Amino acid sequence: MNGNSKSAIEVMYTNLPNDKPGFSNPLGESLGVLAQKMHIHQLHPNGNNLIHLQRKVQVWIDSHLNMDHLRRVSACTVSQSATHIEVLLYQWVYFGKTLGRVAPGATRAFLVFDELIWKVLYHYPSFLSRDMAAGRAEVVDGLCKYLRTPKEERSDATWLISAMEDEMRALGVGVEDMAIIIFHLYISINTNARKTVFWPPTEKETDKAFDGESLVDPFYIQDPQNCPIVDAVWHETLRIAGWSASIRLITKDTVVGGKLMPKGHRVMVPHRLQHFDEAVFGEETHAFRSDRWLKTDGLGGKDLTKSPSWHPFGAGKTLCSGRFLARFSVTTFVATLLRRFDIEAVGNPSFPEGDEGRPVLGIISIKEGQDFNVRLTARARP
Ligand code: HEM
Repeated sequence: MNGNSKSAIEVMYTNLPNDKPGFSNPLGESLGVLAQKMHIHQLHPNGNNLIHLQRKVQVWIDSHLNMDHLRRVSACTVSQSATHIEVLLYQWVYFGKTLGRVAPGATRAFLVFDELIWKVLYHYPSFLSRDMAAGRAEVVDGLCKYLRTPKEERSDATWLISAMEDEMRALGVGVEDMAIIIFHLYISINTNARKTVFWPPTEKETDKAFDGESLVDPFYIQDPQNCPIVDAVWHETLRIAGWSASIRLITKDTVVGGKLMPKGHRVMVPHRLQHFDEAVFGEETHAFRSDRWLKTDGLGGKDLTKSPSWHPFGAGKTLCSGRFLARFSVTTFVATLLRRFDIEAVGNPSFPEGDEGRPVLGIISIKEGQDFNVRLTARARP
């Protein structure tokens, strides 16, 4: 699945001098190890990089989630009339405008790949995974075109993409290998947040973040004091739809609960199972009940987000560095959508069930064939 050349893997995992130019490297680590720190540098609220990215997300959503734009993007439109539109939505933020220009089919190709990613996890043989491989190849090819475009033409890319590229070029990593490495980063960015965008209306609570149609203060929505229902619905969505797991290498023979876990094997920690523990999360853990997260009327005032059983973004050293951006993007998107449109299901579909049997790397998909169209009608405001 990785697809990188042996030489690229070697160069990515060879320790580098601690005085190398570019991203600081006090411990003299390899670029493969530094990449994790670069993600955190881009995505943690402590620095300035996250806020730049959040602003880009906000501007992207503002300029794309409106009737005029949706009408123009005919490729996403299922049907439209003078008053309504039926659409599919998607976005480019990390790579600036260039990727969409040089590889216009890559978004759809990624969605095909992403729904079939379980074939990778099950090590499906290549003759049974041509559909998945074709989607992957198209995105990697698009990333090659992107990386071959002169850098000055893509100065709107985010810090992380630009810095990773500089570091890899400095080590002599070739374009195809860079594209594959960035593709794996692309999976982390795009697979989960897009599937987290289904949750019930909370429009009243987010009112104060808007001036008319415009979301003027997206950070208002991030604060649970201002928007406790948004906060509760976000957590309940992650609980119900999250299939997070952490994988660890066993470095010495270890006995847990009488079972020997031999050195050299890998162990998977399926956090999802903990999220359905009624002793922690209360009754009916298979039902969507966001009130369990409301500290005032939830489980005896307990803050469930502090529970040791709560790991929607994994844990420890590999804890998801995109968790702040994920919440920001999803809540900004949904709040803007609900502010601007009335949304109606087309026909009388049942609410889709989560496809719990299909392995994913975060948020589960809905069962095949249960997707349905929604009709968006611009809201009339006094
Ligand atoms: C609702 C959305 C998301 C969910 C549920 C999610 C979940 C996860 C999970 C379960 C892991 C593995 C943790 C482990 O191994 O212990 C992970 C890793 C990661 N995620 Fe996310 N993620 C989401 C969104 C994002 C976004 C938007 C980004 C980037 C902008 C991102 C970047 C990453 C990265 C870079 C890693 C690897 C962390 C490391 O090993 O250092 N994620 N994510």
